[in-house]
Amino acid sequence: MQEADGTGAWCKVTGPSGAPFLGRSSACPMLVLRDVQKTDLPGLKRLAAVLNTVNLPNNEETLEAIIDKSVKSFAGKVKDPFEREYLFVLEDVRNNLIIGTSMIIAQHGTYDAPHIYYEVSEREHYSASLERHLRHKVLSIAYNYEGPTEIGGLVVDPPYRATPDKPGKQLSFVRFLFIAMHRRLFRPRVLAELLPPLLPDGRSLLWEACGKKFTGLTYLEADRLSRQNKEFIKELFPSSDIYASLFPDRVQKVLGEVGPATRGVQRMLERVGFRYVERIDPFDGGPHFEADTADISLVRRYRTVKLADEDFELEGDDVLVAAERESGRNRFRSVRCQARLDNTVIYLPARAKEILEVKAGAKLSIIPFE
Ligand SMILES: NC(=[NH2+])NCCC[C@H](N)C(=O)O
Repeated sequence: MQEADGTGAWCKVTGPSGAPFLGRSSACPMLVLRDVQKTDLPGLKRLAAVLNTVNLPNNEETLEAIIDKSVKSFAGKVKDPFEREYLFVLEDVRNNLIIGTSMIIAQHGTYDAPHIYYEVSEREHYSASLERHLRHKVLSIAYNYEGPTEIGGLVVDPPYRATPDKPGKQLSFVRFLFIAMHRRLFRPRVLAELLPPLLPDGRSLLWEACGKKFTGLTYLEADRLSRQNKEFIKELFPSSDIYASLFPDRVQKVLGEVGPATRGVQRMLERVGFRYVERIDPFDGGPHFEADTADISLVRRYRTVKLADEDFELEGDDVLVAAERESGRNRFRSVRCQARLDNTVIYLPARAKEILEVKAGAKLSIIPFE
């Protein structure tokens, strides 16, 4: 699962015709973040047909399986919390269009399906007789069987990208809000696998130089296959260290590099506390960013509050607010809006309360949206 598909979830689209004008978005919200439901299949198919990414493949059975797993996860019907996978959707409440998704995988890396990566290290060689001192980058394949929580699957419908509502940021932040609300269900580390620069036709320079030679597969085939099957990686990839110095310069350059469409994601993650951990994707060289869950700024700033009776329709604090339900098809709803906070009491615009479907006295969860 990689974050931002190079489809530019965060890239600036300067007013394409048909881009929805969302106006003073946070004062009068129109978007709801919620758990995916079975009835969202057509909406997700529409989005997948536009984007057809690996995160959201344009394939009915795969989408059904992703939805099913998520519905069971939100409902607590997957017994082991670390086997849960949550899919959030962002819906435009004016026309019920699903305009984006994001995911949390409670644990990436299990006994059945380890998390696989290249550890990047430096090795020095020195010859006294030649007075030659060389430093090499070395890639060592490594496996994690009790891996971190992973965030990924961020996609946004192109006409909505870079609009004032900041749908990409909402979809990204909602995961930290949910993790903060349910710390025991998640691991003490969070991982984001970022996409590296790829060739215009979608191939990977590292894959062409390395993975392809050991598997006989194309990058796309291997990438798709690896969602279900990790065995082939373990069996076919060289188990010994690889000196990156053997690769052409242009291949060495992409190791640990972030692709142009993913730089916005990288900056956002760094702002909330993520760092590059000297680990890269064994297929394409995309860097792994991680943070201690407890240290993520949004998790630290998470609070629970009680909803006040009076409406609040002024400029206040920009927040992401969530409400949860114990039963039913829809367990989680969240909205970005302007709010006034008074200790443990929150005042919300009438529209936000409608979208959240909550009444005065409700217990709500918040993180800042800044
Ligand atoms: N781009 C890829 N599909 N890389 C291979 C899989 C790597 C990933 N960390 C995993 O263990 O599942």
